[in-house]
Amino acid sequence: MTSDDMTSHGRSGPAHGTLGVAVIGTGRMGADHVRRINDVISGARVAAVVDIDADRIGHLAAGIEGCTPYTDPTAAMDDPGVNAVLIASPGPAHEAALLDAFARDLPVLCEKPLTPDPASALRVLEAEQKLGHRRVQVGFMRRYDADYLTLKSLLDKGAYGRPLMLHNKHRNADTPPGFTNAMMIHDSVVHEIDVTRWLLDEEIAAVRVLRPAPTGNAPDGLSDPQLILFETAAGQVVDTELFVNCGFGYQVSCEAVCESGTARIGDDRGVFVNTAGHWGGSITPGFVERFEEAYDRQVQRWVDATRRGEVEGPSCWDGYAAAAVCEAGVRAQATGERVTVDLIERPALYER
Ligand SMILES: NC(=O)c1ccc[n+]([C@@H]2O[C@H](COP(=O)([O-])OP(=O)(O)OC[C@H]3O[C@@H](n4cnc5c(N)ncnc54)[C@H](O)[C@@H]3O)[C@@H](O)[C@H]2O)c1
Ligand SMILES: O[C@H]1[C@H](O)[C@@H](O)[C@H](O)[C@@H](O)[C@H]1O
Repeated sequence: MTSDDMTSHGRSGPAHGTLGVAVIGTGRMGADHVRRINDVISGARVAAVVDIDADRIGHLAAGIEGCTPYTDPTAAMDDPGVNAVLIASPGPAHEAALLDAFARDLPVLCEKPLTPDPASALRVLEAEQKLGHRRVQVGFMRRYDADYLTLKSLLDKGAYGRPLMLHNKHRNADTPPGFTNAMMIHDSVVHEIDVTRWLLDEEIAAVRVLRPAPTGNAPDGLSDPQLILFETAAGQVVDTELFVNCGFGYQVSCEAVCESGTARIGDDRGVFVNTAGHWGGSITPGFVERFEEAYDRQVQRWVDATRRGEVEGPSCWDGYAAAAVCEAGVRAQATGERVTVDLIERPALYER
């Protein structure tokens, strides 16, 4: 984790007391974060749950002592028991929630994406700069996964020399209804965009997308699998096989090819077994299971940093850069061309 910033606290919320968190959006991820804050991590409690779907929050809040349900995010942020916000609503709702949190100077953990496009991400970046200090940790949870952390530390130490290439695999068993080609970039490849920038400590300068003949298991119109190629500003090349209807489970791996060695994570997790007629390990069914510990660590680190009056982890800059690469990726996907990524100059608040 890099770039820790000392910050002030907006609501007299004492940096060292228990954090009262408003969880905004209580669908798949939000409900899981509510459980996590309640049952798994320390130093925080769920003070409010917010959803435009009143049925979800009534039920959730009833099971948590001292938790108030709201359908309006700003009403929850004005609750005196709330001094931090976890945003897990859909991406298009993030900008409004972030700006409302900034208006109250509340610390935020915002699920990826920061916002769905670079223009809205820039508005968030500008608003945070006006505060004069960082307020947001973006939910790129792979940065908290034990395997990715080990790989990062090896690359930072230069254990195998300079990294030249990354080979990524990202496979989901299937896709929810309505999953589109653009979502393959915005929802799925966004994780490889973030780990590429983080592991290599370089911006992504250009994107290309190859679309092989699709699997018969993909819904009509979805080009699945796809091969996505990034070029970094330093000339490294990164490939990602994205296969979101692979049918057999959830698999994420990353191999770094360096000048004097390679390092690969993600092929095996858990116990690796040899027995009669069988060799191998198990495959997790989905991202919730594969990254469970990473989600726990991500939220615990956010709570701990916030209670210290600090902000750490992926920043609004990382969210903005990811949105810019996604935009280029969607154009590359549609045109088959090499598309360059447009980034503004990195503002001082987000200096490494
Ligand atoms: N880090 C990861 O691995 C990961 C995985 C899945 C989803 N996500 C992200 O988490 C977020 C939520 O995804 P999800 O899969 O839980 O979605 P979901 O559809 O299951 O849940 C979203 C919830 O937000 C509610 N909602 C919609 N608009 C709202 C608003 N304006 N204010 C408050 N609530 C609102 C919906 O009623 C729903 O209950 C998205 O940003 C998504 O990209 C991250
Ligand atoms: O929204 C989800 C989520 O971000 C997962 O981590 C990713 O593996 C999926 O492909 C994506 O659809």
